[in-house]
Amino acid sequence: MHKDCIYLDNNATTKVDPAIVEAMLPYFSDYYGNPSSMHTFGGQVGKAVRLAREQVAALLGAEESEIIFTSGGTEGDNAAIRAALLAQPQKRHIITTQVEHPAVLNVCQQLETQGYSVTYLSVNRQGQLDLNELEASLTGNTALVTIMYANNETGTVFPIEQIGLRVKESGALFHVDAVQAVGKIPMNMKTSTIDMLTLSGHKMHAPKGIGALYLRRGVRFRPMIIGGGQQRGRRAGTENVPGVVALGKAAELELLHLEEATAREKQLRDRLEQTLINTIPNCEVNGDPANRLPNTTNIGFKYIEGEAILLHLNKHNICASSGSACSSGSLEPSHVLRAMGLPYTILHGSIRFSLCRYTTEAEIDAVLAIMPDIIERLRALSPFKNDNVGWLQQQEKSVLGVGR
Ligand SMILES: Cc1ncc(COP(=O)(O)O)c(C=O)c1O
Ligand code: FES
Repeated sequence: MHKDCIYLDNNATTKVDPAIVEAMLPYFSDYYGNPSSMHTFGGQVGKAVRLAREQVAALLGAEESEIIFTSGGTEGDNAAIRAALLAQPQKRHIITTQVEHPAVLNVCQQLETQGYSVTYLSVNRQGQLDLNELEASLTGNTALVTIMYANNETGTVFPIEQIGLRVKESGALFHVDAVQAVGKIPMNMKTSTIDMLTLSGHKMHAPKGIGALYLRRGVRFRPMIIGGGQQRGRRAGTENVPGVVALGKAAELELLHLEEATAREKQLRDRLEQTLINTIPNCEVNGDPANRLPNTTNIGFKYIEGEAILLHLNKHNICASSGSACSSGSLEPSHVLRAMGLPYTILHGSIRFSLCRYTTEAEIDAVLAIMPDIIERLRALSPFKNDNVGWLQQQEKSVLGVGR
């Protein structure tokens, strides 16, 4: 175990900010009361929960009453989708995209076995949606449109408000998985078309296992977790108070740092990306260059395996990833890159670097110093280098048409 690595895997999870650790610690030891208790001892804990709710609401430009604390992004996505369907039992159609996180995709796939029909919108080579396809898919039977704000693998940002306008015209509910976008893109629910929005603490320097669901006032909601009357009956269970306090503090810090941190991350990310592209032949950036998270770069290095690059980086104490954390190790090419219709060698040779406000110039320099050599060495061993039998061409052909 080494803790002093160059950590460029912030879309998988982030380091908990020391100020956040400090804010949450007293709620393990001194202030352990139940926030719902009548007595003053519990009451002061209830106050801390209310403050956190205000802090999260402020980050989203929402009302305090519109925030529900959850156990994280996965619960938020599940709860939003189930609630939207339960609230409109007569509607049986859902629209999502082919590039969602499994917390949305796998729920939709299960719903298909329960009699719902699901449209999985395609993306183009840049990972962008076709709004005409969305419009053509919306019907009076559409209960819910659930689309991510920003993609965790490529950083591609979808035109959420343009999508939302079309969704609103159709009368469907609009849920947005904004787990990767909150804290990186300014949010204002007051002027937004979003009905429900998921965020997760551990992508914004709070601990794992805490998150929030924004629920627009007036939107009908049926809770997924039922029990005591906590959180106005919308999410039962005694709140994870230290986590809630941490999420509140994280929201405060994200709001405070958003502008300056994202500008800095973007500048570092661009330097990393541009230098790699300029010094290493046969590589390209995956995703929409014009609409992308400021901290993410996903680069395909042709003719080698992404996992091999990651192993070499790992030897140098550099953390990056290929695709998403939950499916890494499977060696299956990413469903996101496949949906983009990328050629075989890009599918297999892509890795993601994701930065955060702690990333330094020196860390980027260290990656830049090591990468050309890693790629050159792996390519020298690559069976694709002398591809006399045309095997690669065959693969390229077979992959075309699998994803769009
Ligand atoms: C886009 C997206 N949605 C949902 C999740 C799930 O969040 P959590 O890990 O908090 O359950 C993640 C995190 O991997 C994500 O990147
Ligand atoms: S759960 Fe987040 S990457 Fe899979």
